[in-house]
Amino acid sequence: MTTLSEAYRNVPLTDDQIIPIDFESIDGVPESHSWPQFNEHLNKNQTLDPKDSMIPVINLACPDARTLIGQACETWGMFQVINHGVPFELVKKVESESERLFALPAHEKRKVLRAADGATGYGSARVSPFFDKSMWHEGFTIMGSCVDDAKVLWPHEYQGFCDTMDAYQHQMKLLTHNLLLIILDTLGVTPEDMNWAISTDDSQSALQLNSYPTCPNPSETIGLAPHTDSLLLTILNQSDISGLEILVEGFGWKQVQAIEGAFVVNVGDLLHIFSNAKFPVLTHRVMVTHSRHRISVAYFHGPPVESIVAPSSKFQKPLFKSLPVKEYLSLKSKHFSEALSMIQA
Ligand SMILES: C=C1C[C@]23C[C@H]1CC[C@H]2[C@@]12CCC[C@@](C)(C(=O)O1)[C@H]2[C@@H]3C(=O)O
Ligand SMILES: O=C(O)CCC(=O)C(=O)O
Ligand SMILES: [Fe+2]
Repeated sequence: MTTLSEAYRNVPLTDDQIIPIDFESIDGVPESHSWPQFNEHLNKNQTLDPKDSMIPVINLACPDARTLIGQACETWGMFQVINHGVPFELVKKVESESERLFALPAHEKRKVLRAADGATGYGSARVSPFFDKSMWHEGFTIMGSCVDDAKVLWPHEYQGFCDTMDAYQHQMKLLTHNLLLIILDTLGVTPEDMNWAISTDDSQSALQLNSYPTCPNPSETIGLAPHTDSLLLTILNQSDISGLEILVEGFGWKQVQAIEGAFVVNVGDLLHIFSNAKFPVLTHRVMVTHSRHRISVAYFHGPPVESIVAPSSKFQKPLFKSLPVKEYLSLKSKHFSEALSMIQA
């Protein structure tokens, strides 16, 4: 069985695309991290907003949650959930363990650097090669168990980190399944399609810990450059510090308000394809701040990488060609935002 990390093996990166700068050791924003002035800044004029002023915040315990989730997927491709059943203490524990990791000195973190052709470990975001400038960001990617890396970082105190990440991945898997059941049910797909998206044995997932250190001049740089997520569904904990922005057509960049304890859920490329573009896939980015070190935790869920992705058979006129998931991921790692248009039917 091919795993998600093998699917990412085909496009090796160079050191400067993988190794984050040592944020502890610098005073200003170096040339490498100074982005040309963006022409599209955050749109502060909320009244010009063509759509409702906020990404919907949905109470999962409410009877109308199903309808609201269906509407949010069609309108935005994104919503926030509260009352989702994931224990708040676990969420806080994941945040504090992540802080513990990123607080390590740079030379320690580099001991678990992601390999040039690898998917897991410490490093810059995978989107780095597509931009001339570097991001104000460092990440740690986990696929399954993280015990090998954790043992290198903390030979004696790795257990707490691993137990927390394992428990969190388990909770994320349950929540993803619940949400996908609802989302696919609103689409009205076949049981086979359900199985493909939610298959319990060989579905693939990744946990991404993101760190955005405080920045001396935040308007000059960017935390995470504009991108769409590649897999089916992403569940993000952005803690209580805002920074995530979405690109709204005809409006500009719009902040996704941080709500402590809530998760931001968004459609990825594969769900966009499967829904035959009925669900949009949102381009998003992350901005950094002067005063607060921001940590976010994203869980990505995908189908088996050997399986085929295509618009659901319920659509008479498929807008996309069908292809193996791993081929789509490979196209994405080579052509980035062009990948979706390359598979148009
Ligand atoms: C399972 C995944 C999903 C990945 C790649 C791989 C592991 C890490 C994920 C992220 C996390 C950061 C943003 C992103 C865009 C990136 O650069 O790495 C994501 C990417 C994707 O959704 O494409
Ligand atoms: O940090 C955030 O709020 C978003 C992170 C993100 O977009 C990602 O990990 O794909
Ligand atoms: Fe993302």
